[in-house]
Amino acid sequence: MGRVGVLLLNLGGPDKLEDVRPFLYNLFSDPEIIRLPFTWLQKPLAWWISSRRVQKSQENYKQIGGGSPLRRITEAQGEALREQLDDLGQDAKIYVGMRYWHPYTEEAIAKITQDNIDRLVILPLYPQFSISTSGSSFRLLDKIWQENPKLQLIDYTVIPSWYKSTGYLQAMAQLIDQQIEQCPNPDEAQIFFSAHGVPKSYVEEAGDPYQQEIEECTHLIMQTLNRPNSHVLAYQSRVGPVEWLQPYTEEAIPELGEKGVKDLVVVPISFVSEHIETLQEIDIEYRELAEEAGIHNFRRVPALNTHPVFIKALADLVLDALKAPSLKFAQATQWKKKVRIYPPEGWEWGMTSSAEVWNGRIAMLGFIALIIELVTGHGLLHLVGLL
Ligand SMILES: C=CC1=C(C)c2cc3[nH]c(cc4nc(cc5[nH]c(cc1n2)c(C)c5CCC(=O)O)C(CCC(=O)O)=C4C)c(C)c3C=C
Ligand SMILES: [Fe+2]
Ligand SMILES: [Fe+2]
Repeated sequence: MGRVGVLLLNLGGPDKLEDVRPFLYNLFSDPEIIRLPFTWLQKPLAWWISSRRVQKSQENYKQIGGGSPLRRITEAQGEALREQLDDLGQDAKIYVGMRYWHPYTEEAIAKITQDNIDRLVILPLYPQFSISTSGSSFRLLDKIWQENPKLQLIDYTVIPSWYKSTGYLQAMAQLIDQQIEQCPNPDEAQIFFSAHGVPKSYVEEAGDPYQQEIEECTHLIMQTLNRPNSHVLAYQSRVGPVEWLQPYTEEAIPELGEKGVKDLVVVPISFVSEHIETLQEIDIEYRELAEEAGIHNFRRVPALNTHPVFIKALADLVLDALKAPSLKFAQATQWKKKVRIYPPEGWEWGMTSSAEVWNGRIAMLGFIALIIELVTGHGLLHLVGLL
């Protein structure tokens, strides 16, 4: 089989407070995070939004010790996976490639070429697929591959999403069960799945399968858990003015309080490591909201991190991928999307959906330009000149 490598993909997070602004700039420079009609607008807008957001974001990172734990946890997951594969008789080198912070995807690829890897399994640490997460990393990798003939010699395969993995479902069920058992009346505890949100247009216009995969995932976890508790699903961490997937977590929690719920078990569902949105948003902000609404027993299910059942599940995914026919980047993304091409490629005249999308974008652009001018005292063109 030759030398085997596993590339773990993740989002990345600022290691310290000074990193927050450039991290946010990288994030908002990604066209899979903010979709714009004109590519030239991407970087000035990323600069503007990251400058506006940096203070609030830094305040949040201060509350969790001044930086994201994501690098440390992802590296620990990588080491645990290497040991597990070794126990199962598979020698493999593990690489971590983050999308918006160190170690960047490009750094991981440089190591992979140095190590002369022959077979590579690309495993995103997101159980469900979204255009904004795994999709964005696949698109970047596709570009890196096309630019480097040496990479084209590597026999690689992609795992687009894996929320159906039995070991993953079992590990989630175990962690949820432990929290439920600590409630005064375990069967009365309300289970609350909180997924990271995405703009509604991702699902409805761009064909992102994310919402459907999240919903299916919660059903599978409930089946595996096999308890009578009732459960709800809501979406957290909305950013910006557009509509995101609903219901919003910050609205759903007080509603449950009004209905008399006293014991709430919150399950973060879209991410397998502790990060700012579990440690700050859920543990601090949402806990406060719950208490104000009379929910005094607020429990948060810990992230999987290096849970042994979860690490075994990752190892099984890798072994299965090595046996199966390989899946390429373009196949992985096309196959996932519900076929619609976005942005609409050709211009169609008349009151078509394409025209509506473009009219909306042009109106948004005018609006953004106006705001930029009001806030900075300079026009957009001046801002472009700044970069
Ligand atoms: C599956 C998980 C995630 C999805 C889907 C996702 C989409 C998404 N995110 C933003 C904007 C921000 N995300 C930020 C941090 C962040 N996002 C995820 C995961 C998903 N994002 C994680 C794990 C993290 C935290 C990393 C860490 O440091 O621990 C941030 C920065 C933090 C902040 O300022 O609040 C922003 C901004 C958008 C716009 C989006 C979909 C389009
Ligand atoms: Fe995010
Ligand atoms: Fe957030």
